[in-house]
Amino acid sequence: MQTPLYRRIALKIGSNVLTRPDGTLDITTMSALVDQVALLRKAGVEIAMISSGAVAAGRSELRNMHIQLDSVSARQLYSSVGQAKLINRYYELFREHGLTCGQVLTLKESFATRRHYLNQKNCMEVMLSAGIIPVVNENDTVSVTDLMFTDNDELSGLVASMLGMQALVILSNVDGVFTGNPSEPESRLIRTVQPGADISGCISRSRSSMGRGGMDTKYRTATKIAAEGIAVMIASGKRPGIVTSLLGIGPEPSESVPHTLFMPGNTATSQMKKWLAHSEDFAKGILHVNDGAAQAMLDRVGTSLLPVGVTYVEGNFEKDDIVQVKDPAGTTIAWGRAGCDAATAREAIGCRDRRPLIHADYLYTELNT
Ligand SMILES: Nc1ncnc2c1ncn2[C@@H]1O[C@H](COP(=O)(O)OP(=O)(O)O)[C@@H](O)[C@H]1O
Ligand SMILES: N[C@@H](CCC(=O)OP(=O)(O)O)C(=O)O
Repeated sequence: MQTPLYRRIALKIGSNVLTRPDGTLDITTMSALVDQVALLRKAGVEIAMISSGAVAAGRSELRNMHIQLDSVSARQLYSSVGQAKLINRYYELFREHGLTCGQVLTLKESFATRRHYLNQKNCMEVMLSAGIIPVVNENDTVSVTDLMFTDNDELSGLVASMLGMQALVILSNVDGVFTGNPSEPESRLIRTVQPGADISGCISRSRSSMGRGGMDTKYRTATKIAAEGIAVMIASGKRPGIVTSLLGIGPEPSESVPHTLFMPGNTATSQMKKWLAHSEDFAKGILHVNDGAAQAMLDRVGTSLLPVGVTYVEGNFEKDDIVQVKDPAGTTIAWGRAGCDAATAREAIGCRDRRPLIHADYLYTELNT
């Protein structure tokens, strides 16, 4: 057997991959993907799956039920039924290969504090080391506030980063990122994206009938995760043998299957910085800084934010909460874990010889990517 290109991967499967045009669950594709995951497992690859499809599966299951629901209630109802259907099917399909999968339903809040984050990481690490395949999804039944994941592309990036994966494979209904809307004949597939390259101009707001975030969230996730040193591939989940081929043990050589590869940057990011990289949304306060402090943080990795450079403290945060750092123009230039609570920070504004408000080890800026 060939040697897989990666030993530890996250695999995200979009709703469109798992549904047929009429909205019903595409068991043939599901089964083909499980077959490939089983082959990879047998080749020694550790895999965590992030699978969408609960809402779509529930909607088709309940299509004959005629009750009026608002969009939030409908999502809750459909996902409650659809997730059960989805995980049952995965369970049975993996069983045919002598493999076991387990369900992990999560919320964005479960990534908010370091304690919750480590708790979740531990859960999935335990599953992986026991040979169980985690099948992760957002807990759509209760995730209804503005603290929802943008979509499962964002969640897949968090999982890949949290588990220190070597690669993240995002399966959609398109072959990757195109130079324009893929339905336009002149659009071409972009094969490779170098670290730091900006191809955002290629991405339109269009998305498929079942998808939530479109290519935009895949692109944002891919660039951020690749910058952390993880290879990201976007490809079509409907192509036979796609996952095994991408990993170098399939019917086609990896480089000849259509996909977009986001080359990994070679930054060695610490586990703490990986968590911080994805925690901006959880900020409980803002530290406004002067030009000198802003410049120092943007010029050099390893700079702590000292009270002397802070001009104003917003919010009511506790020690260890996430806080944003804004320059005099109001632009967020960094964020990190506060070294003290808001009252202590206010009292220290402008002072010299005081402890950092954010220590360098807990401060995240673009320089870390
Ligand atoms: N430049 C682009 N390249 C590829 N797809 C694009 C591009 N711009 C927009 N898209 C849209 O993104 C869709 C895929 O995202 P999405 O609908 O969220 O699917 P999924 O369910 O797989 O997450 C494609 O079907 C396509 O309509
Ligand atoms: N948690 C939702 C998935 C929402 C979502 O992100 O969908 P997609 O854009 O198809 O990956 C579900 O299982 O239906």
